[in-house]
Amino acid sequence: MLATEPELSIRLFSHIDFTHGAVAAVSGGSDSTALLLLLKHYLDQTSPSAKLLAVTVDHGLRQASASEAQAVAKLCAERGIAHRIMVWTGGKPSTGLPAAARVARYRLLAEAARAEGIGLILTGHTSDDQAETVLMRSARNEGRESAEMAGRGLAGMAQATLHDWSEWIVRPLLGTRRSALRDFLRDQHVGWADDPTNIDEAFERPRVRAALDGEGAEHMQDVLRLAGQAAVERRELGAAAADLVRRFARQPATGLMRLDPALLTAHDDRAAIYALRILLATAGGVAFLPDQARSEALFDRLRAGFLCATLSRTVVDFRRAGIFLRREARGLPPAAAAVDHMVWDGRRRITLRDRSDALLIAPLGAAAVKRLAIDDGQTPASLMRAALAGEPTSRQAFENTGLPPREPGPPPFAVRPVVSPFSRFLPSFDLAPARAVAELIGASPLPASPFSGHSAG
Ligand SMILES: Nc1ncnc2c1ncn2[C@@H]1O[C@H](COP(=O)(O)OP(=O)(O)OP(=O)(O)O)[C@@H](O)[C@H]1O
Repeated sequence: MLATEPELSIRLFSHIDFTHGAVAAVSGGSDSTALLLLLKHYLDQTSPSAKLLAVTVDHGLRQASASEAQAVAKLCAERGIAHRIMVWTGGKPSTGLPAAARVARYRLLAEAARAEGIGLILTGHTSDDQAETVLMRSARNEGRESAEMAGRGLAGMAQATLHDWSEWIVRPLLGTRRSALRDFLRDQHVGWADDPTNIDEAFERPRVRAALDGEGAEHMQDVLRLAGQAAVERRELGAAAADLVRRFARQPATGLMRLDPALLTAHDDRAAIYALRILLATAGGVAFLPDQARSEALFDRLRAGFLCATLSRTVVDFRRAGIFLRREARGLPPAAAAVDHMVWDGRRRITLRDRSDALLIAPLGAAAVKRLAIDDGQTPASLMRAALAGEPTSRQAFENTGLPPREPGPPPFAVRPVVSPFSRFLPSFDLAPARAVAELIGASPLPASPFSGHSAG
C-alpha cells in the first residue's frame, strides 16, 4: 500500500456504516478497481468480519465485457474477495441505451446485494466524474430558469443515493481525483481495463472530459466549488419544503391530499413551489417533478383564487374547503397481471400475499365507489370518491372461467403508497422532503442512514 494509504482509506471510509456489509461495484476500470483495493484494506484493518462482495455487471454491449468481468474475478480470487458477475440479459432498447444500461446496472447490483442481505453499494465515482456531470447538466440547462438550476441540477451526484427506497448507493471517492487513484494502482502494480467508449468523442461525456483536461485543475476546482454550493442550496430548499409539507399538507382520504391555502402566503415562495411540485408528482405517480415554469404559473393562479386544473397527471381542485390534489382519472392502467413488488401506476407498491393466485390489478373505478358512504364532515365526499376510484383493486384472472371464486378473507395483496419522484432514486440532498411526504401519504419509512453517526445529507 502507498505510504499515505492508511490515512487515505480512513478518510474515505470511516464515516460509513459497514455493519451489514457492502457490495463494491467494480467495472474493472481504474476508479472502481482502486475503490475495491482501498476498501478491502480498510475492512481488513477495521472490521475483518464485515461482509464484502465485489459485483461486476456484464452489460453484454461490448465484445470485451465478458473478459473484463473475468479479469475482475481473477483479481478478486487473488485477493480473497468474494465476487459475482451479473449479466444483463433480455432485450436492449435501440434508443436511450446508456440510460437503460444504467437502470439495469443498479437493478442488478441491488439484486446481488439483497441476495446477501447487504443494503449498501459503493461505486467508484470520482471528482472528475462529478465535474463532468455538473458541466453536462449545466450545458443542458443553459437558458433555463437560474434559481431552479442552482437549486437542483448543478448539485451533481450526491454522496449517497437511495435506490428503490431500499439500498444505499454511496460514492466515497467523489472527493478524489482519478489521477491519484491511477497512481495508487500503478504503485500496486495492478492494471485496469480502459473502456473505449470513455474516450470516444462521439459521446457527450468523453467530450466534456477532454475539454476539462484541457482547462487545467483550477477550472475543475471552480466547477466542484459551484456544485458544493448548489448542493447546500438544494438541501436548504428541501428542508424548507419539508417544513411546509408538515405544516400545510394533510391526507384526508386515500389518494387525496389537502393543502391549506395558507401555503400560498407562507412567505417562502421558492420552497412552497418546490413542495407543490413534489406533491404533484407524488399524487400523479410521476418520476419527474413538473416543469418549474408551469408550476410557478399554477402557483400564481392558485393565489388568484378558486380553480380546477391538471398538472403532472394530478387534478388540482381549489375550492372553499381547501386545495385538493388527486390522480386524474385519465390514463389509469388497464387491468393487468399483478407482479409481486410492482409499482402500480407509479404510485402504489403492490405486495402479493398469496402468490398462487393469478391476480389482475385494476383501478377501482367510478362505478364501484358511487354508493360508498364516506363522509368525514369536512372533505367533500365527491372528492374522496373520485380519489378512491383511482386506487388499485384486484380481480382473479380466472373470473368468469367457471372456477370457484376465491374464499372470503383478507385481501390477496397489500398496497403501500410510494413517493413517486424519489421511489427509484433518492439523492441524499432530497431526504428531508422525501421523508415529509412519506409520512404524509403513509409510505414505508426510510432505511437508516449509511453513515455512522452522521446524517445522510
Ligand atoms: N459494469 C459495471 N459493473 C459494476 N459496476 C460498474 C459497472 N459500470 C460502472 N460501475 C460502477 O459505477 C461507477 C461509475 O461508472 P462509470 O461508467 O462512470 O465508470 P467506468 O468508466 O465504467 O469504470 P471506472 O469508474 O471503474 O473507471 C464505477 O466506478 C463503478 O463503481
